[in-house]
Amino acid sequence: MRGGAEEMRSSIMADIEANRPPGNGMVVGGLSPLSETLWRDKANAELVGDVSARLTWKDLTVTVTLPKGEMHRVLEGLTGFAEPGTLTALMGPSGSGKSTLLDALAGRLAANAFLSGVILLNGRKAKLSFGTAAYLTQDDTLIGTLTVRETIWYSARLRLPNKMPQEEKRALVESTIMEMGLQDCADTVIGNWHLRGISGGEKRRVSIALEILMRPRLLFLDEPTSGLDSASAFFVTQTLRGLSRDGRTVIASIHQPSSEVFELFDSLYLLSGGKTVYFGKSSDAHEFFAQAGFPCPSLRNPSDHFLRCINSDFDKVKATLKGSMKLRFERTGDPLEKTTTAEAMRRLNEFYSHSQFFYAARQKVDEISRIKGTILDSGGSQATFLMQAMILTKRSFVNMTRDFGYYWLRLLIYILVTMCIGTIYYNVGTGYSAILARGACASFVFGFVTFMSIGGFPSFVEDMKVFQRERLNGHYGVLAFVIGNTLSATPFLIMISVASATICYFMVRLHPGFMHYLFFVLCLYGSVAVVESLMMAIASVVPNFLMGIIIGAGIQGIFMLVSGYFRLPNDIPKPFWRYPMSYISFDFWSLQGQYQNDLEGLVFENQTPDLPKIPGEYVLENVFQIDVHRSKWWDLSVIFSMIIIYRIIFFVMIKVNEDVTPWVRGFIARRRLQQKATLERRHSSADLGTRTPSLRGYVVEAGTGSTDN
Ligand SMILES: Nc1ncnc2c1ncn2[C@@H]1O[C@H](COP(=O)(O)OP(=O)(O)OP(=O)(O)O)[C@@H](O)[C@H]1O
Repeated sequence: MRGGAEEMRSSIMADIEANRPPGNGMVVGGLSPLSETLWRDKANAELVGDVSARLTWKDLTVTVTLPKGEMHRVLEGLTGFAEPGTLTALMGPSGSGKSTLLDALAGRLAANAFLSGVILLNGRKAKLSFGTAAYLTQDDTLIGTLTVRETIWYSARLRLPNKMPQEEKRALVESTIMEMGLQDCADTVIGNWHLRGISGGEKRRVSIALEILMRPRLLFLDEPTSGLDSASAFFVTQTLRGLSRDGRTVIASIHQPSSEVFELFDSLYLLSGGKTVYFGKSSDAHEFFAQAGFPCPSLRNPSDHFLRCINSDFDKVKATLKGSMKLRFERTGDPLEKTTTAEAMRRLNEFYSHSQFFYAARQKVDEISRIKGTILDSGGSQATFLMQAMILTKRSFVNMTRDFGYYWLRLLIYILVTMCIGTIYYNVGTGYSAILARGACASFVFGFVTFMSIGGFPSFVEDMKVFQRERLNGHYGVLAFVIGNTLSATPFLIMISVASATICYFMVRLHPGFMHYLFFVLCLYGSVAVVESLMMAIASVVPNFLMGIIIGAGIQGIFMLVSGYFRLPNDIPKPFWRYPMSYISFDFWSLQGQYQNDLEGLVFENQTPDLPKIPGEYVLENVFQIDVHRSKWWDLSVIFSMIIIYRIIFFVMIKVNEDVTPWVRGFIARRRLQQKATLERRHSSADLGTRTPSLRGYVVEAGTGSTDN
């Protein structure tokens, strides 16, 4: 084993010695002695058998499909690597592709994005989402009602092994709080729309704390310092550098770092318009720009200068200011005065692609890629499934208790509305007119009152955002989340249903008897829980709260229409509206059950003595067209099974998104590229009478899906 490693190392060294820049050998820009040993100083590191993460990407291209079907190339032929013990900074103007590069490396590209090229972790293709790598996104999706300490504590319990003593877990949480400088706000709530909480910068630090808690081997951070003041940004970057010095691989995209922050980076990946402008040691960037003809003027922050050179928006700004005469040009000796940024970018791109930096990076990528290191296990949760489900239930329950908008506001509105129902249908009685009044009352309760459950959707969408972040980072599984959400919501749904049903039942004086009351409560609970589950299923497909509410309202409107009140069951047009629509409408089952529950056994009579008494069974069969041979408990069991079905749909939809969608994307990407290649071949044969193998050898992947052992 050891001999193999030695052999491999000597072969790598030999390769490095033998390798000369490919192509015509033209290399622009002589490098300093320091740069000549560029990257090579790490070639002696022992690469086999350890658990560190060596990430390489070669000829990485990301193409997205736009709404009208056109393809847009977001990243073009990027090559680079990140090694353990280093902090790599991705820099570039807004829209240059930093987040896309991080997403591509972490296997999290959007559904409309296609990736080509090769990404290897320890020399293998590896699935990096779901915990193998930690990823800090640009948004801080946190639970607003928890304090900073609670947030980190729940996260620790969700992920640390059950066996680990509580004191050790506590110590880890406290040390992470200290590490991120959060001790002063540790007991302050994060904050949401109705709770003033910690500042934006502190939220950012909490998000970072959650990702570094488990000390991941590979850490991606999308703008960890955005929104922080210069001292906090320095503090955070220093912490990230500290983490990298423990043998971790840290890659972070950074906007406009101060000079102190810039000095903390080991490597710099400068992007502009999706292309590499520079990749090398951050300390060599200064020299690279000078050699390329864009030396950094004295007294200017180097990172500001680099970004100034590659931000084409400056051309537009200059043109606008010139037009409005707000800009007076004074000669300062800045090379950018003599040229446009677009031209500077073109020259820098050109210079880089022939520079020693470019060849050194490719050489190093080849070198690292050849070494098959350890397959990193999915570094997600080490807690058992039961522990995850329990902690999620607890955390979600605490959140629901503290978030006024989740259930308390709904409870108030439910009480208010059912009191209105109670007053309007007060002591409805058994006169002839009560027949339709009872029907209308039931229809309103099971139609509109259950519909109001849609109001919890925004809070649920917030939960979903937290779930998505934690899920992608491997904190827990989908099933644990579904169980946690279902169990924590149950007491609140019971409370809402019991309160509303009791007010309504006793004020309206529905069919007397405990079992009738119980059925009414259960039926209302079942219906409200179905709406919740339906909204959960919708959220798994449409995570935007406005669109989700509109879709949820539309579906429920259709369900109400075919419930058998607005059109009697036998009159509902066949086949579509009657079968299947009325059967999949939970309103249909709840209304049928409640009609039976309320009317069966009652006798309706009018004040005028010569008018006949009408039995409830007659009304059920002939007025409301209810099948009286079917038990009302059967209707109730259909409603309860719908709760389970919708939760299963939610589970399946998330699994489909995770497992099937990447496969479909890969398939579509291959098809599109094949079509493109065929077209290109046709064009070139038409133009030149020859064949162009331009897309041959393209490796197409959707994300970094497969694992190659
Ligand atoms: N899935 C996508 N669909 C369409 N366009 C996309 C997609 N992903 C990225 N883009 C486009 O690619 C470009 C690069 O986006 P990206 O978010 O990677 O830039 P960035 O450098 O991270 O920007 P910022 O610093 O502002 O976050 C943008 O123009 C963006 O609109």
